[in-house]
Amino acid sequence: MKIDGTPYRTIWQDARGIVQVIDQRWLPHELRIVDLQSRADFVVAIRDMWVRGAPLIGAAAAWGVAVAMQEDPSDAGLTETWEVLHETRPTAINLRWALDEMVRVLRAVPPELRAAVAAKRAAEICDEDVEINRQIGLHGLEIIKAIAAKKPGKTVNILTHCNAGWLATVDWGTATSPIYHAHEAGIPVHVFVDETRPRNQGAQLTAWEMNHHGISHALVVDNAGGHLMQHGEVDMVIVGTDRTTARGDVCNKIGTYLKALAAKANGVPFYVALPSPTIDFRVQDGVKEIPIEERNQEEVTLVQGRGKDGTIQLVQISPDGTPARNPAFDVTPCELVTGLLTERGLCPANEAAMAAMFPDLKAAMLR
Ligand SMILES: CSC[C@@H](O)[C@@H](O)C(=O)COP(=O)(O)O
Repeated sequence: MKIDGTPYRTIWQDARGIVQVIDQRWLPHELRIVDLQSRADFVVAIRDMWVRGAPLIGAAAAWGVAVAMQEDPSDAGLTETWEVLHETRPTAINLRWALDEMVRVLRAVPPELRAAVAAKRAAEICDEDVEINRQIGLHGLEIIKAIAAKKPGKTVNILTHCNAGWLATVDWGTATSPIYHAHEAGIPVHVFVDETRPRNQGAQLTAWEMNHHGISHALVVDNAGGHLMQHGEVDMVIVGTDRTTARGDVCNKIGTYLKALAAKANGVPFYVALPSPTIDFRVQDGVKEIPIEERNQEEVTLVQGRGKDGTIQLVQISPDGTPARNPAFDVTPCELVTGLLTERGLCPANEAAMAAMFPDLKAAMLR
């Protein structure tokens, strides 16, 4: 997408061949671009959320393997790289998907060719992600068009949680792709952006994206969604996912489940934008089986923002000594999901429909 007229992706190889990313820790206040030049750089960037969002975590991991192959292309180096990168974040399955894919491709070539082959495959994974998200957007556009047709001349109001925008992917975003497509098709859309405590990905990233793309939006506190839905102010919810199980349970940023409950109670359709690398056919019951990342307490007790003097600051919002819990994701059971927006089309959130839409992926994953 564009930033002030210039097209960007979230991760790319520059003219020197060095991988660069937008360091998202400083948005919306500063756009910082950094080089990632070693495997250790990638570990830090993923673990400490310089880059985040399930598809981008996968893309970054793929590039991390490529850079690691310049350091040590041996079989042992490849295995160790898989392990070291896999430990960075436990919930988003795209990480494992990308690492498995890189290992599959690289095992088939001799060590001296691995760096070049890995760079090529990492670049392809990025391009594939862009195309997947574009397709999700086109399928989602049809749903937005159908809602718009029922309220001629009126705005379609969409609520989203966290950042499942282009910053969470290589480009387009998953949940935002239908929104960008609708905006470009001239359909009036308005986006309620959940702030998404504790790290405020909505307030800091989704709002920044909407601002830069000129899309009508309003930032709302995480607790506002139910109220807005009760008052008929939300036509649909679209969120992303970090892992979706074989039966369609959706694991996404903490707070997603509450939005799904509110949507169900108020008859608001709840869609999940699902790129196929985010499906984990090995898992059925998301609540019982998906590991939920528990992050640092300080993400809850400290809030980052820009002070009046223009500097980026962390301020403490709780008493000294108050402990915090910080589960970063929750699981929305498939019964609460109206539909899964995939690159192959709209898929009901149940096991038979997912198996029918992705038989090849299911077979490959369970092999
Ligand atoms: C297209 S991204 C889908 C999800 O990855 C997104 O909604 C989300 O939960 C991101 O969490 P984060 O902790 O910021 O990596």
